[in-house]
Amino acid sequence: MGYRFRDLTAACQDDWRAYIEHDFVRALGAGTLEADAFRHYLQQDYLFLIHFARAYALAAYKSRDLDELRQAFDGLKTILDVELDLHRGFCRDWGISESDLAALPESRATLAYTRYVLDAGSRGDLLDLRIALAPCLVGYGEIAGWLAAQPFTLRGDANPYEPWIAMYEGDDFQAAMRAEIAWLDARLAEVTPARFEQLARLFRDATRLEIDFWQMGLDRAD
Ligand SMILES: Cc1ncc(C[n+]2csc(CCO)c2C)c(N)n1
Repeated sequence: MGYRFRDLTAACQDDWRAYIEHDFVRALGAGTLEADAFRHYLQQDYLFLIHFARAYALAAYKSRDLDELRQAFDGLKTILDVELDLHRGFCRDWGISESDLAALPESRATLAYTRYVLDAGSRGDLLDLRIALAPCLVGYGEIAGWLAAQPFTLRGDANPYEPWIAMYEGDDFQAAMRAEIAWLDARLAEVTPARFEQLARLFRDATRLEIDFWQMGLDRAD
């Protein structure tokens, strides 16, 4: 007992590192990611974000007090106003039109990940849902920090993916990530070993689905 968030990453260390240090991430940092791979990722991420916005709406429904309700609302609002804004900027720069986005077929990796998280949340309680959402929120924050510390990462205008790194490295995003870890730490402190095992499985599955999402981008998989 007395678990913390870091026990979740420790419980799936290999998968967690494979997600954070994925080849897609490395190429993004080095500025060498092929435009087609990024375009495919970007298009699927648009569909992903719509379903993740629904997952935050589900988190609102599963909330038991005003703080939790507000946190869910903030997550939903961040997706709609911040994440999708970054997205729109990239879509403009990479030549993806609104009508391209409207006509997109959903890839298997997008389907699997988003519906997995929604199912975890429908079946379980708010802790299940927020654990299933954690690889997304905490992972992208950790990826930005990891990239910033790598010698191969190219910073500034020379890297077309600089805005991507800068957004997740930024104070607002890092603060949201820390707040989520603090909430998870407080909740995990109270769970039994059997419950922790359940939650660790959810966390590991969502981490594996994040790995598949990167790989889908590299492979342009449908
Ligand atoms: C596959 C995939 N995983 C994570 C994110 C990042 N992200 C999406 S929603 C959200 C929480 C609210 O900001 C975060 C961090 C992404 N864009 N695409």
